[in-house]
Amino acid sequence: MALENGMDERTTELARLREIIDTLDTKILLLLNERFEIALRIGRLKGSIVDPVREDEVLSHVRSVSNELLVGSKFAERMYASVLQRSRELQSGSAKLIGFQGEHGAYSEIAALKFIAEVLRERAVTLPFRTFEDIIDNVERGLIDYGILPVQNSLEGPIPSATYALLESDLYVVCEIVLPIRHCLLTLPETDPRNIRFVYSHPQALAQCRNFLKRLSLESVEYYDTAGAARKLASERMSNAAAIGSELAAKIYGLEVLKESIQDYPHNRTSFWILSKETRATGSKCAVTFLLEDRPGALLGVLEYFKSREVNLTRIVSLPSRSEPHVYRFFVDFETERVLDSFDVFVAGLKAKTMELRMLGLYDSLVVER
Ligand SMILES: C=C(O[C@@H]1C=C(C(=O)O)C=C[C@H]1O)C(=O)O
Repeated sequence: MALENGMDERTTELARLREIIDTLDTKILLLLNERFEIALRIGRLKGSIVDPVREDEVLSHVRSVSNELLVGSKFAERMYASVLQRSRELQSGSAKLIGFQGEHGAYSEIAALKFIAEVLRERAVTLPFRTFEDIIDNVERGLIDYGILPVQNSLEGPIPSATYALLESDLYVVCEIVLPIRHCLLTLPETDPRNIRFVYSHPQALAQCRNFLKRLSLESVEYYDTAGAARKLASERMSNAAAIGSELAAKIYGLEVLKESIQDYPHNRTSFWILSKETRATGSKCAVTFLLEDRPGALLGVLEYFKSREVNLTRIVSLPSRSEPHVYRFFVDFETERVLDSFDVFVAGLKAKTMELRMLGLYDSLVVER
């Protein structure tokens, strides 16, 4: 009997330690992934790819830090020879780089992956950035090829910070991705659902699942990012908590999808814009921004102009101009079908009816169904 108990204990301990190994492997691979992402960005900053002096520095650095560890300097050196080789391989590849805001598994990244698979159709890598401004700055400097920004959510409306960031840049909209946002309840694989008390996520995601959380008496905990919440749950092994995030986040951080599509409104969609330095010559939609004179009927004049040419508006948003008080800037998206043959003439006419008209870009829209 005692022996059997001992065996049980060993088996339990073995399983527990192996789970820790799995978690550590996930972390190691995520860190390696991050290192390769940085290498890709470095690749855009320098002339020739192989830099033997730098490689010696890297090797001597890893040798010195691993001296006293179980890793040992010889092992570290062997391992890093492969890492450096992979790093060079990636840098010499021709993959396009697409910046998104947030951590891996963010909805922006899912939209960017749809753009790659269905529009771009060439090798491309999604790279995480902290802010919209960081993304724009990197596209402007040619250090990445495209950026993706969320512009509008079907439940919450426009996302002004992204719109202003675009306005202050020299970039153009080249594609729109409309993505259904299906929030999932994510947990550690070993979590007993009865023990869940807290749910971590971005305030918007928590708000969009308010009724669901209330029904199950779960306590919301705000976190800066949905994918970040999933990563926190995984790295801190929180067995009394869950996160709200994407299926992709579950896959990346080794979490289980306990329940899919938990948002209170099933038709939750976000539109994202793909930004580039180069404008497109044509597209089924066009985005413009302008100011209007402060007089009665100024907006009506513009709307009548669209109506007279049978041009359908797909979005009209006004936001404070920021440079002057009480001045509003309009952001209008329209279908180009009716005016494509005489597009420049149409825009010139619009320019005459508005102030500071700026073309934000011609683009096609990809509406993702699943
Ligand atoms: C990343 C770089 O490019 C190559 C890869 C290196 C690395 O992965 O550390 C180091 C030197 C270069 O051969 C770099 O120049 O820093």
